[in-house]
Amino acid sequence: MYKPVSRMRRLIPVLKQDGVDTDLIMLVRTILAASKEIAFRVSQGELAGILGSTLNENIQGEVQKKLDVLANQLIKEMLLDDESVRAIASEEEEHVVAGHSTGRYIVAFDPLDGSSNIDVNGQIGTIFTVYPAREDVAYDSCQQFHQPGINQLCAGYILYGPSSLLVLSTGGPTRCYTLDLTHGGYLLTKAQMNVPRDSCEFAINMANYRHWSRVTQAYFDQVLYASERFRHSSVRWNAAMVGDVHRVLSRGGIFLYPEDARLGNETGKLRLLYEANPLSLLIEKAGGKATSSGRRTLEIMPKDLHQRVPVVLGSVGPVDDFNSAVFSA
Ligand SMILES: O=P(O)(O)OC[C@H]1O[C@](O)(COP(=O)(O)O)[C@@H](O)[C@@H]1O
Ligand SMILES: [Mg+2]
Ligand SMILES: [Mg+2]
Repeated sequence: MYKPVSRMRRLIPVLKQDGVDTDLIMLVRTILAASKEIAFRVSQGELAGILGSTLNENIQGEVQKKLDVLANQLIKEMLLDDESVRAIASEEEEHVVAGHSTGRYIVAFDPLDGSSNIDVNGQIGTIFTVYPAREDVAYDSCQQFHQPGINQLCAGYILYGPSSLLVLSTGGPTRCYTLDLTHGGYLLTKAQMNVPRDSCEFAINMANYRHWSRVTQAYFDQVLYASERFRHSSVRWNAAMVGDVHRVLSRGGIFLYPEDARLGNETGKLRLLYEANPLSLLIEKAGGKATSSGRRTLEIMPKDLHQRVPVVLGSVGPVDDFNSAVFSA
């Protein structure tokens, strides 16, 4: 049944009711203000001149898309105007960006996740996370970010799809909001996302099979040819972690990006700070499981701003299954 948008709950009152600190609410608002501008430009596509690549490479050695650069600039500049922000880390910035020395929070983000989908009108998103600033290290030092994921005060993503969605946890349940284009705000559309305990859908880039370790290959040989759980399975791969994780949050399944033998991927492809950790928090707060090399991702102590880790997350059943097959082999 259609419910008028004027009757739906807006984000800020929900955060207030959840007891979220006012400064943190304002910070989330800042990130979301940037996201609305990105969402608008994404919806305009070619008309907004956002398609295509720049001539630059980021610190990861990846060619930056125009939208990577634009989204990074928008979010960074808006965050730097916020006095509660002490330091920023971004996929598109080699070093920590200094904010306000007395700010209470540090923010890490992937301005545009799924960049290879931009030019094909596929799923893309923005991932962000907020930690408390550390008092024991310099305000603009990368050590600000040497904190395990369990310290996150808030984590979320915006998925720029047919509708733009915000999925957010401020330490409580993982909630989903939809961007209302009539009034321009995020409205609560799912008060609590729940990852089913079991599912036979899996998301992995199977083209990397030849680069995986023997145990990972053996696990997938069994998934494809012998497993009862996966007898009627489907494989799904969006090439955007936000899109894949959103599907897992919505209807269960397992998402995997293991380490492989390719240069640069020896410890995984996905970045701990601004990809694995925020999405792991959202998965856990929705009753799922998020692991890296068989251990809880949120307990890893980061050593580097752009550290890469293997990622296995989703429904508890298949995540446990993978880890016991691969790590007790
Ligand atoms: O092209 P591949 O190797 O399948 O990798 C896809 C993965 O790379 C990523 O796109 C990396 O994100 P960026 O677009 O932010 O670099 C993930 O979102 C996704 O899961
Ligand atoms: Mg990414
Ligand atoms: Mg990115």
